[in-house]
Amino acid sequence: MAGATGAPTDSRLMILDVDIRHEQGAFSLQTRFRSDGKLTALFGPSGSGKTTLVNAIGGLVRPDHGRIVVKERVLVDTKADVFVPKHRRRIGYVFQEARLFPHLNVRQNLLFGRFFTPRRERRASFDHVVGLLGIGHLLARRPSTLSGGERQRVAIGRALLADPQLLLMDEPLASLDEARKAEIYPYIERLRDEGGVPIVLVSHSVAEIARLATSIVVLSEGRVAASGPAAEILRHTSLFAQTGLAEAGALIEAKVLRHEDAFGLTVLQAGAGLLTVPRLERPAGTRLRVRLRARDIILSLRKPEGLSALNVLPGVISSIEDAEGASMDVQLDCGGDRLVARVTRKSVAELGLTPGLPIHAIIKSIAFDPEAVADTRPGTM
Ligand SMILES: Nc1ncnc2c1ncn2[C@@H]1O[C@H](COP(=O)(O)OP(=O)(O)OP(=O)(O)O)[C@@H](O)[C@H]1O
Repeated sequence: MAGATGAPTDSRLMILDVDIRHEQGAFSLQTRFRSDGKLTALFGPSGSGKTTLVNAIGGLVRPDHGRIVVKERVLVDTKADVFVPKHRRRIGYVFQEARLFPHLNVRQNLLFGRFFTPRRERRASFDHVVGLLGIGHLLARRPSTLSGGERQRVAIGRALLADPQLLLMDEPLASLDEARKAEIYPYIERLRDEGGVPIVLVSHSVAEIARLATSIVVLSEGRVAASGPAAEILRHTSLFAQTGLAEAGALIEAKVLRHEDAFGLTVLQAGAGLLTVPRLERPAGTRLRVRLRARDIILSLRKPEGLSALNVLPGVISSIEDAEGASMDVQLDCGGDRLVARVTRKSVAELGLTPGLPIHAIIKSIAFDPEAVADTRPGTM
């Protein structure tokens, strides 16, 4: 289990170091975590304190006690009486609603973003940001003529052009339907991989954080329930018991090996072995982030035969954890890929499952839905 402090895995620059206490009416926020991730997701049920935490990082909430350090710059230190006001923090905000100026066109809205940044500190190139977000064809339009997804892309562009040290996104996709969300995910992925600005994303959706996050902080009733690399956190399904349990599971990296056109299939190479999925329109060699949900994995003591499932991976049980109710999480090591299967307590007993036991993981190919697969680059998991 990842520790509450989410210790960094290498000497990369620490993006966020938060250790605060704050009372807000009857609610008490007491959070301590560190993250070196390019995209840190703050996840938790409604009322768990995500927005309060984001507001404390952004300077909209002044914590009663503690420290907030962003990229080694101390923004809050109550003991030393440090509180950098929000306009000096160099932090960009993107909210659920785009909040663009209705009387300005897209270009003017974007340029407004850099208005408050001193000229010598302006590094983000207008053309680069416009290209990254795919909004070049919208520059002359007014916000009222844009779709919700386009508006959010402009809002992200405006925030980026202010040259922030950190971009805070508080449920930026919550007001969009699934189709609009799917349209905007690739832009957030590009931003994460090529934008050069670390992102903190508040989200309710496990599918969303599984696709986008490199680090995850799980909040529960104002406390950090767990924090660490996304692939590590998502494997502990009970952390997602209240919301999105069905979506929790393993994240692994795979490469497109070949297409089997006659069957409409694509074969991926993962550390664990070959995975066959419905045809993906990506060229051979493309690296993908693949999500294997814990509920979609069945365990077998012997190599199964005469089975319609295409994906059977050999592995070894690394640990078994209690999960909700009658379930247990069986953590697996399949050729270096860490998988997790959610099985009943009864199956664990009847099959004699125990750490060290060789096992076969049968993956229902349905687990590879298009939303579960996203292009990735080395080092983004
Ligand atoms: N100004 C305030 N005064 C008193 N209590 C507040 C105030 N603002 C928020 N709260 C309470 O603090 C708690 C945390 O709220 P917060 O908005 O941070 O949660 P959240 O995780 O972002 O929730 P959601 O997902 O619903 O947006 C809630 O119980 C909320 O009612």
